[in-house]
Amino acid sequence: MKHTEWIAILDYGSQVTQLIARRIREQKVYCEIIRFDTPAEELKTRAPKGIILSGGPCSVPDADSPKCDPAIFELGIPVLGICYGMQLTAHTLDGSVHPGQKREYGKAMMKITGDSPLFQGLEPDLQVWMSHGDKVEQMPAGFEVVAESDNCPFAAMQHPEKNIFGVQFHPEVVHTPQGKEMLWNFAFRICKCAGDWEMSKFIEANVAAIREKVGDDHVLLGLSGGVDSSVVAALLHKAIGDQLHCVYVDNGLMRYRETEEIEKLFGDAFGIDLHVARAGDLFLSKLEGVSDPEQKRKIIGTTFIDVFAEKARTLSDKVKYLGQGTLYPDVIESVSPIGGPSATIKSHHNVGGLPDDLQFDLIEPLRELFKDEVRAVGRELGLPSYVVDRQPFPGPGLAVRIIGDITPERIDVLQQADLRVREEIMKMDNHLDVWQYFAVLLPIQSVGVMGDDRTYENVVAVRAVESRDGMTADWYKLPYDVMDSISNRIINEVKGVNRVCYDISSKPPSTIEWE
Ligand SMILES: Nc1ncnc2c1ncn2[C@@H]1O[C@H](COP(=O)(O)OP(=O)(O)OP(=O)(O)O)[C@@H](O)[C@H]1O
Ligand SMILES: O=c1[nH]c(=O)c2[nH+]cn([C@@H]3O[C@H](COP(=O)(O)O)[C@@H](O)[C@H]3O)c2[nH]1
Ligand SMILES: NC(=O)CC[C@H](N)C(=O)O
Ligand SMILES: [Mg+2]
Repeated sequence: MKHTEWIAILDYGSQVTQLIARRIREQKVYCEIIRFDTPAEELKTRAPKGIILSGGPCSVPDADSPKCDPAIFELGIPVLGICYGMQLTAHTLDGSVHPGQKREYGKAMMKITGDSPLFQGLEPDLQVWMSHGDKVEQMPAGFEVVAESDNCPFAAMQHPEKNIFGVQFHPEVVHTPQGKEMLWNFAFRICKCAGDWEMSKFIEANVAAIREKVGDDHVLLGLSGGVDSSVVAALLHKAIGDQLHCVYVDNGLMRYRETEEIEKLFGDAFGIDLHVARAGDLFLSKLEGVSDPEQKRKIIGTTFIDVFAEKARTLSDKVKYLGQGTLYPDVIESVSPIGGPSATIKSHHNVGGLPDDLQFDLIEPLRELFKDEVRAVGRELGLPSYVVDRQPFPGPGLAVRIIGDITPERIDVLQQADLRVREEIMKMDNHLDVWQYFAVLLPIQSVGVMGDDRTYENVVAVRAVESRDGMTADWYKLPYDVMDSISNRIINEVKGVNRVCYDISSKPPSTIEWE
């Protein structure tokens, strides 16, 4: 898709680079995270209105630390360096950076000491968030200092004529309360953006692009009923109408009565061509005796593709494309090459799990968006709240919530427990504040007493988290009365469970799903 106005974010590997993108996009300015060594020539051709250099874990004075093309400072495009980005600016333009002796990590008070468009409209004393060990020791020629903190004489610097700025702190994190205003100042006052990145434009432009790409061919879309694939379905339906075939796979690992709900919701309401592939037996037979989480995920990933391929054969010989709900966080993980490829925590079935000889071309219209932007597109397309605001549900389904072996009996116990968790939390007025909530079936049994008898039965863990995009999460502080009714209902109503625990771990270091 073509964007008339955008800001380039060169990624030096910071954990919070994505937040820079989010903060800029929240101001209705499109931006992209691109490689740290993107050549100035390429930037010149793509003509961003501004360039941001992100933070990063490396030390600029090290010979093998990631560097930018020095010519980016000569393009006449405004540049903002953040932390490592500021140090890199100083280093590249013949200032100097001192490798750290004292780490500065956390909140700091900063004083604005100079006149800068970056800080226009802000109070002179403000709180910022620092996370660095290295320091700019000498600014390059033509630069002036515009802010200082106790620990950091050059907390912010600028070259007013060349429109080059550097900040040692991180304006993109919430712990810099006025960081948003600073990024606004950069995008609007300095880069002169208009701020016209809107979801309606995204839809318009994508509908046209999809029509052109697909032509007379057909598309098969895996529709899970989750937010991402539902939004892709609505978008593709708008673009290509009956050339779209949606396939929902009942893999036997869905939530209680999910298949009936999806049939009802998507079969009638949106007029799309929906096919249900009942493949529960196939999935369960392949998973028999498998308890390793990664093995489960891989088996499920390939079985999904087998089912899609089989279905495509029966649908139309014109099916050339496989539609996917891939989002921006999936894509950028492969952008940052610093420190080599990142560790595989979990194989997501729709990303790493595709076979090399896939017989379809992919169509992924959401690959530029974050989850909350996807929800906004869904609303704009007229999808109702009960679709757009659904909690995410992983493709491998209950398989990654049954720890250990998967059997039909254990699926049944978990479905019943999970239903009660969902019903009780949905009764809360503010249940949309809880990002995701579910039950997990543990592979252990515990002793209980019911009536006057001894029981020796399953343990269920309840997981509820708040999050914005699933990349980090905090355990949700559910009210005690809600916990109480969840526990009472599960123990009284679900046969085979005599103990309920609440998961109080955050991500990181834990993850949201247990496997
Ligand atoms: N049961 C299923 N049947 C068909 N396709 C599926 C199924 N489960 C997952 N998929 C496919 O895998 C993709 C990724 O799954 P994922 O769970 O990330 O997205 P989603 O289900 O669309 O949205 P959400 O993250 O909100 O659950 C989906 O967009 C969909 O194309
Ligand atoms: O479509 C998916 N396929 C998968 O294989 C998968 N694994 C985890 N998830 C969802 O991703 C978010 C982050 O999960 P984790 O903290 O467990 O990695 C949470 O929202 C998880 O539910 C998946 N979604
Ligand atoms: N957060 C950062 O960008 C840190 C930059 C550099 N690694 C330092 O320690 O100073
Ligand atoms: Mg899903």
